Amino acid sequence: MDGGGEVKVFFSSSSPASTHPIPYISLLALVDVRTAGSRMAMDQSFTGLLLAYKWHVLVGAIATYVASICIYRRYFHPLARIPGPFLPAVTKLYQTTYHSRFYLQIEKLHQQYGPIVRITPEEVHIAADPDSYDRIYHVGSKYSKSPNFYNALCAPYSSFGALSNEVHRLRRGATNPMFSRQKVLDLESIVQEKAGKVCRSMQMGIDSGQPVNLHQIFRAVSVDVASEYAFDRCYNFLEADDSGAKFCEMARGIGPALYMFQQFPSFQSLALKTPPWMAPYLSQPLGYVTGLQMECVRQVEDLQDRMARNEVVGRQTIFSTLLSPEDKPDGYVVPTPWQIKDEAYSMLVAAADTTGNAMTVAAFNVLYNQSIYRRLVVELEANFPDPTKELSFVALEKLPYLTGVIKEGLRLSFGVMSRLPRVVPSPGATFYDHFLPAGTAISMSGWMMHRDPEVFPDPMTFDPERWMKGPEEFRRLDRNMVPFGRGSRQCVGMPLAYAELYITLGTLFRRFPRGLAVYKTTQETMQDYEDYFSSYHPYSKRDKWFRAYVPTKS
Ligand code: HEM
Repeated sequence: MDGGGEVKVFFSSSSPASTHPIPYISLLALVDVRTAGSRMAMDQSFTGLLLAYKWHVLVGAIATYVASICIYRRYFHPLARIPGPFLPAVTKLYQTTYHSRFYLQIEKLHQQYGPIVRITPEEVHIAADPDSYDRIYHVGSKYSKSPNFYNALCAPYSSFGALSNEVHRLRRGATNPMFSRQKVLDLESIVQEKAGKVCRSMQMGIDSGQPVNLHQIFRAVSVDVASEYAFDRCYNFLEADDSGAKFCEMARGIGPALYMFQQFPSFQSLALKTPPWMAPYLSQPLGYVTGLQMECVRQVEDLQDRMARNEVVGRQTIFSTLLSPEDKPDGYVVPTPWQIKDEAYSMLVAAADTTGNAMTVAAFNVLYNQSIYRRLVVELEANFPDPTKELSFVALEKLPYLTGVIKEGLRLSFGVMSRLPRVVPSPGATFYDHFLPAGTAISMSGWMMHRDPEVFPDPMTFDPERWMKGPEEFRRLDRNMVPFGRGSRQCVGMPLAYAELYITLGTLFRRFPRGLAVYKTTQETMQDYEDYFSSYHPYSKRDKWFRAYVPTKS
């Protein structure tokens, strides 16, 4: 054979392929027989050939390597028999290309392939099914958080970021008492004060004839409540000119990095090595968050000094709780200020978007559908005749229609948009007749649980009355409700979030019982989400985010 540049692939039976087939096959794919007048000549000129055709060699090697990996993952991998298309079985890039809309694609895959689907080479997703949800996410569950997914969220020293259940138990044991229902009731005045401020902002908007950006104000409530409640240092976004928009931009701004970090973890190590002083030069949101983090570290260091000197440190905060070794589970090690900052920030970011979104979705739908508004006000006026008085959380919780409004707000804001991947523990588990070996990532999502049409007919309709058909029906619907997750890793802030939702929405609609309307926002905008773990409305629709106003009568 002479000339032609034909490339042949040789598979050697005496190769070490049995131990590591793929790279070996790739190397053997490099032999160009064009110049091989004889086997001996070929051997002699092999080095020369490598040099002369180094690009062909490289490209050929890479192509063969990639092809071999794809074949392995699709046909020989332990998850090879899980239903799903070719691409997600062979590469995580499939997920990356859908970016913040992957949750929609996962749903389409379920429609096509059934209740269990392979969504990345290492991960399977289960559709809406409360029994499966309980198997994975229960108290004492052995399913741990998936490292590939949660490491990318950059909060390794927080309860949220703890991968192992044992580490999580120690961290959560330390924070739990701060967030108990009793503690929330003791500190209810914090939430009451912020609800009063929301009403003042609404009144100022009405007086000036300007629509009020309730979307932003609800996020400001969440951050102000969480920061004052947990750190005894209110961030005061409700009084800031931008209502804390800069902070929320930061949280949203780092969202896209999530997918990048999941795909390429080494970028993340690089980003995390950025010295704090350099952050503002690299990006404004990064500089902003680093500034707040450094302030948080200083606050903890200061508290640490005062505790060491036995000085009075004010009321209990998340910082004083974590710094004190008393009343902690066995094995608890007091974290450093730098580690505590992770707990503080995961808490603020977890609180802001989730609670803010639930209030936004609830209030938008109340005002968008004026019959819901009227019905809610009838209930509030009957139970709280004096609108100037505070509406207590315990009394508000008993109102069935308001409860329906809040449940629907939580259902259609989805809690966190994202799936919550866990690692299957040893010795593996079977779901829908498919065995998943230990180490497989398995996930489910609120997006699908909350929209299961068999449980919530016409699922995208905001219908508070579906929650008012008796206790049995309420429990049936509630089994599909997972806005706070479930089990040991369930949201620690749930009692606080409920207090915010009841008090803020109850007070707002009691003080403004008539006349408010939605300004410009459409259902389509409200139902369009981007998944950056929490859910965000797309920037492109920013001018239509939820604002409320009082239309003037012409
Ligand atoms: C409507 C409001 C809220 C919703 C829907 C919500 C949702 C969630 C969900 C789904 C998780 C579990 C995440 C996972 O499994 O990876 C979670 C965890 C967490 N949330 Fe919330 N959250 C809300 C409000 C809050 C508030 C107000 C705080 C604190 C002030 C908070 C702090 C946390 C923390 C610290 C975790 C991690 C818990 C752990 O792993 O031990 N959240 N939240």
